[in-house]
Amino acid sequence: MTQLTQSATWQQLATHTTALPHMRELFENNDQRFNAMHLKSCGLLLDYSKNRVNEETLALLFKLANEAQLTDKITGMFSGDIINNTEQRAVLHTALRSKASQTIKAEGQNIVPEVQQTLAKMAEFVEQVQSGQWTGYTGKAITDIVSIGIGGSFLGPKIVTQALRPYWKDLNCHFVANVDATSICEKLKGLNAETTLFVMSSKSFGTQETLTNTLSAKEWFLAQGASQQDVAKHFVAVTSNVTKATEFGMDANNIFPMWDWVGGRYSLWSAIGLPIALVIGMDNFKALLSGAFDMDQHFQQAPLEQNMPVIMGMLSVLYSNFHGAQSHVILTYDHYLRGLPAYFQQLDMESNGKSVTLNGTAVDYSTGPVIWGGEGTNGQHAYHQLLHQGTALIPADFIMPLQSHNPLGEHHNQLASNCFGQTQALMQGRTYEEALAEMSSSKLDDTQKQLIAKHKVMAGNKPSNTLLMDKLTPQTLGALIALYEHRTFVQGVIWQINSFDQWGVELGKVLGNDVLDRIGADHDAQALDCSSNSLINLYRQGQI
Ligand SMILES: O=P(O)(O)OC[C@H]1O[C@H](O)[C@H](O)[C@@H](O)[C@@H]1O
Repeated sequence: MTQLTQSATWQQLATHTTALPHMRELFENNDQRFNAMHLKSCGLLLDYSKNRVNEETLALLFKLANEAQLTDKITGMFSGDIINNTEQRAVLHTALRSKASQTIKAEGQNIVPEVQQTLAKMAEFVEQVQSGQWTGYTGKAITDIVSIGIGGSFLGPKIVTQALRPYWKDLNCHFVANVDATSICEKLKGLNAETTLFVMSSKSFGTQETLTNTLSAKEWFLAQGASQQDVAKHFVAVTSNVTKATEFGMDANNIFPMWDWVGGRYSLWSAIGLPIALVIGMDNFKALLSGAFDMDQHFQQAPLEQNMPVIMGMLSVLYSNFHGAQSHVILTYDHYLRGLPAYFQQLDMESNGKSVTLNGTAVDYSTGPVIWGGEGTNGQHAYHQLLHQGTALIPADFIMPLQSHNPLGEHHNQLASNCFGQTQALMQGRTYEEALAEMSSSKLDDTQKQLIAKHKVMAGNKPSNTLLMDKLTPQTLGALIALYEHRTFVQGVIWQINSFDQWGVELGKVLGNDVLDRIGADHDAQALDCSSNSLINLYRQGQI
């Protein structure tokens, strides 16, 4: 056993959680439960009262957090300690939303000035493109942005841009990530090369998908009648590898920097967010940063007991390690936020999908659960069935703005009532007696009623958090995303893992390149396992 699972607090939690009454009872016995178990900060309200906790559970969870020296770990991250120990890197995405007056050091250097310079460079560029001053090779203003990147250099900008649709100015934005040619071919259909600007985002400038898509975009661009000299007007890059970007044909002035101390999945706040800024404007982009900054302050300053990311992180630990939960669902009751579950999936699963602790010891407890989800109310007509009556325990986060950007008739009232109704149903469930009583006026005979009642029973006691905001704005979205970033960090601290490397992803890339060589070789594959050899050779034949 590891020290963690041997600890008295861990053992106490294991015993305590089995003895807790049903949530229905917890609510019946305490009409102040909501008051005691909600908090407001940074424009967000978290109601965590519908969780399998009482005061003692929470006290034990905070004790566990203290024993993990969470407060010191938070300070360490914000101060630039080398907490990504396998890559020997600081983790300073929080510096990207810091104030100009702050001093934050990575490897002894204050990095705030370069962050501010990059923001200024982005502001200038955004202004030029949005105003029409930046023109394409035939002198026309830009109308469409095509962002090319993958992973962290794709999903954040895409989801944020999608979420902030009401704040779009005059430019259209498209995203290409997959190396499947269908993605780029479909995107380029209907675009005009004279008015299209490609933003190539790759921290390394070495990711296969992004390089291939950018080369195809360049070929398409040249095939439309443009020349090599025109490339600089239509292709800009965000990268930490300036040499490779200039070799590609980009003007050094149009390369926006990235740094080693920003992890891909935490990078939307950097120049990787350029497509966001181009679409919503720099003021709105800065409001996004400001919302995240507020959450950073809250995370650093609020006591653990009133700290939103800490509470959410510790609740996730509770379900993963003491209730056997293998997954966690994110349910956004807002169409603009429909992409958020995928973004939080990348954030959390690439961060906490780990099996050894920082010092290499195998863990003997669950780490990152599977994160998934979708938008409400759609899911209610599909997978919510399993949430309510399946055998797996799946804690849920419901996220909803109180005011809609599209107030129309009864729509928002209905949306809200569904959201709240679901959390209620998950919590209270339905007993056999209640199910039977509901059928009192039915014409069915007693045997049939009893059978159906058994099928209608819902155990309830299913945990959920509800996160509300007044309205979805750049500011509240920034706070919301930073909340989940820090929640991920909190879990990683308890589990003593490195949430900031991704060696599993790296191996896939290496093997992918090896297979590519074998596909292009002048002989059939023989050296691999028989399944891989056969698949490669079938592909070489082009038919099954
Ligand atoms: O920005 P790039 O260097 O092109 O990397 C793109 C992505 O590559 C990998 O898949 C990493 O696991 C991601 O974290 C990263 O965001």
